[in-house]
Amino acid sequence: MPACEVCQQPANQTCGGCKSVFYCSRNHQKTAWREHKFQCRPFEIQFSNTAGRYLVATRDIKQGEIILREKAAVSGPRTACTAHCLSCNKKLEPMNVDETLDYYKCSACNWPMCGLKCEKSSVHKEECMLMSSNNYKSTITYKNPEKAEAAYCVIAPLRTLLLKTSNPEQYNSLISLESHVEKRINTQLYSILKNNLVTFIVQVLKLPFDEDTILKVASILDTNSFDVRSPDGVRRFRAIYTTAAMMNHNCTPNTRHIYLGDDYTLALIATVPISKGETLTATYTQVLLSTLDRRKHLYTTKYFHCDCDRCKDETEFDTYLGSIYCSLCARGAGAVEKKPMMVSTDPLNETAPWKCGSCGHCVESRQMFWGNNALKQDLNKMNKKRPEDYETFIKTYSHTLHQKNHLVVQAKLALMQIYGSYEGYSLSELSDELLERKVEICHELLEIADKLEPGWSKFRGSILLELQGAMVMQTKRDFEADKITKSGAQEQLMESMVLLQEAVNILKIEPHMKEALEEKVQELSTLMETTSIEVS
Ligand SMILES: C[S@@+](CC[C@H](N)C(=O)[O-])C[C@H]1O[C@@H](n2cnc3c(N)ncnc32)[C@H](O)[C@@H]1O
Repeated sequence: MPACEVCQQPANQTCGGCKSVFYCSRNHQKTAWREHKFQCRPFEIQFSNTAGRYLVATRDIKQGEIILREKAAVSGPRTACTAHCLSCNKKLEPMNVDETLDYYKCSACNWPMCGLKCEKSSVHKEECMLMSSNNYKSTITYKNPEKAEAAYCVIAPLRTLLLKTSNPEQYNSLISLESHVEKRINTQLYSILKNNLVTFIVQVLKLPFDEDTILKVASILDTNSFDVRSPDGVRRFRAIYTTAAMMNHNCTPNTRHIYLGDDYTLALIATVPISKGETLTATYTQVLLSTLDRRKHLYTTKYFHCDCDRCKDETEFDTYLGSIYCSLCARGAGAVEKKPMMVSTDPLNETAPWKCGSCGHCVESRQMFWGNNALKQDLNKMNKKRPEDYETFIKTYSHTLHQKNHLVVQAKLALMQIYGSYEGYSLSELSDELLERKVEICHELLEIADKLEPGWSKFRGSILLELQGAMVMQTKRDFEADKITKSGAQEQLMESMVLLQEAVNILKIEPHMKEALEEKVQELSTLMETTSIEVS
């Protein structure tokens, strides 16, 4: 029998929060809670030789449950970002200074900032004093709003190094994180960092750190930082959350995270029910990339070869996201959806040839890379406000790219966002055909989300929201045109309500979404009650 945490006597009660500690009585559980509440989490850290430390559930975790809330241990601007405030992380706008456009600058160290309040903030105080006492002044000036400034790469490492004195415990937990410095050191970026970051810390600021430690800290930031953004996209920075950073990657993750409050506390949410003993996973890359692209991205940024179930499956869970039609079989007649696909002969080997499942025709993997890259460039160049360009892309390549190919999915994602939201394409302005197209696209994307980001992922929640909005508009039009009866309309609205309720469950925790979602539910409930079918 396990021992009680308090008195070491035999214990038969467990803590319900983590299921990891035991007590002999309710009284002893209460006594221990004052301390235990800081460690009570439904997971523990385990270790494997191949993947390092990772988080494992110590009890069953419910879908939607918040698994962890954590404040950032360190934060700072992203390497080579556009001008952002060093205090509140806001993207900066220039102002008129002596008849030229420039940013507001900190009066002591000359870094671009929002204004006096940010200049005097505690997060900037120590670095500012250090720079100004060493006569260092930032030389960043406004050139154009999208100019990336390499100088920003020094701030987050500097803040991490300063923790060694101001918060040794925090510094120690940061410095023990995975870095992959031995691999990063030979890259072009790190040869630049060797020159400017190390020179800045050692020679300019005269801090007592050696080159190895400085580059290790930079590597730790590159391996473990979260890309934090405010919901409106105006604030963006990187931050390390030391516990969340222990989460390993999976291309079909079972968690998602959001940032809460002014201090961007990270909240980790279970997107699917997670059983005791299962690994908690996040995605370090984009779920809608194909296996070739995801694995390449993961290796070049995080230095590991992903071998998750999705990566191992040449069909990517039957989505065939990375596949194309076989060019030989495509020549024959037949329904487009039935055409044979090319799949990788060994998905965990990026150089393995791709083969047609029907005729055995093979192509080199580098041809797949080239083809993908050329079409990706086409997609990236497209005007986000011109849906017809995306429709043309889908049609032009419909003999090569099937309906769920990742490039087609990217185009459809753009279309889902344009139809119903963009100027000239609001739901009420859409023609019946475009409204139908939006519903069709939402259904197709939902099918992919169900397989690749199932459960309460933000992706699924957003599609459900878009879909129900379009369906309500369709019902309204059909009813007004006498195409459906009142009870038919009510039935359809009920269907929309089910979708909306699920979207609400998934998205209500997202900052700034709760009220808008409640309004939508209220609107639809009223509509169902009256069935006068009036939608704004
Ligand atoms: C943010 S850290 C995660 C915690 C890390 N395992 C540790 O021990 O500190 C990212 C690193 O973990 C490892 N890692 C994460 N997911 C992995 C996976 N699915 N397979 C192998 N290694 C993985 C890689 O070394 C990666 O660079």
